[in-house]
Amino acid sequence: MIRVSHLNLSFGEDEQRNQVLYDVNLSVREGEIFGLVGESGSGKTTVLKCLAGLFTHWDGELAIAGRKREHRIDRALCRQVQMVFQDPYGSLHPRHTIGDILEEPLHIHSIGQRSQRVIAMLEKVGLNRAWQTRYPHQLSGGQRQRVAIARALILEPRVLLLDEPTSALDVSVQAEILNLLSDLQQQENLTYMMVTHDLGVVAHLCHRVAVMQHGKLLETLDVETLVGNGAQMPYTRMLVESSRA
Ligand SMILES: Nc1ncnc2c1ncn2[C@@H]1O[C@H](COP(=O)(O)OP(=O)(O)OP(=O)(O)O)[C@@H](O)[C@H]1O
Repeated sequence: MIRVSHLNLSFGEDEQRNQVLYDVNLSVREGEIFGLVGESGSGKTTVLKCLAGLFTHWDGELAIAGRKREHRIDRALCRQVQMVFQDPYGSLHPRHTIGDILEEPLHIHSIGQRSQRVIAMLEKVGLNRAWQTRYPHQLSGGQRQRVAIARALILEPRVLLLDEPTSALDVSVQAEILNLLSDLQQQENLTYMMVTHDLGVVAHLCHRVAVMQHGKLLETLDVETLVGNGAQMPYTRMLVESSRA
């Protein structure tokens, strides 16, 4: 469903040039939940942003649902792949109602029956039609993240790119959002690629995980192998040990 081949990316030019991805290769099957872990700055979010079309100056090959991603905005591909960000406060427009926020992608893609679709989507994420008239600041962090997930799903994508979707939330709310993501994935047979720092989240939700360090992908392994101390790379074993400390 997702194929990343020989992905390289740099920022800046000449002496300012900073290469942040080095020949990243991975593939994610349809219906799989795939985690990306590794230290801060290792390039995890950058991989998601390349797939989401938020960075377009990469080299290599990216394909989603058998379709190559080009170096430009591709509206049809936007419908297939959507991103959910870490901070639901920052990602929702503060002066738009929840109803407007959810209708906007439908407008942009000229999709009809907007009101019914918005209500159905609110219900799918555990809210209801009454939330349409509220503003983001009137919602809790968990409710805002439910709206962000609803906005990502309203175009009925097949792939969700999740960038630390629970790390800005209270611990008690994190499990609710993880359970919601898990239920939605199963109901819709979605494919997820999820960046996280939290190996507990990986163990709870992911099927496979890739470990990144300094812009390189060190290894890809099943979650059972990861939690069962079966990692090949010392860095991965160190990550697992430090998460248990
Ligand atoms: N727009 C940008 N311009 C310049 N450098 C950037 C930009 N975005 C990311 N970088 C750099 O790319 C590198 C990788 O960043 P990235 O956000 O992908 O890391 P990460 O592994 O997701 O880290 P974290 O876990 O802290 O979110 C970092 O060195 C960062 O400074």
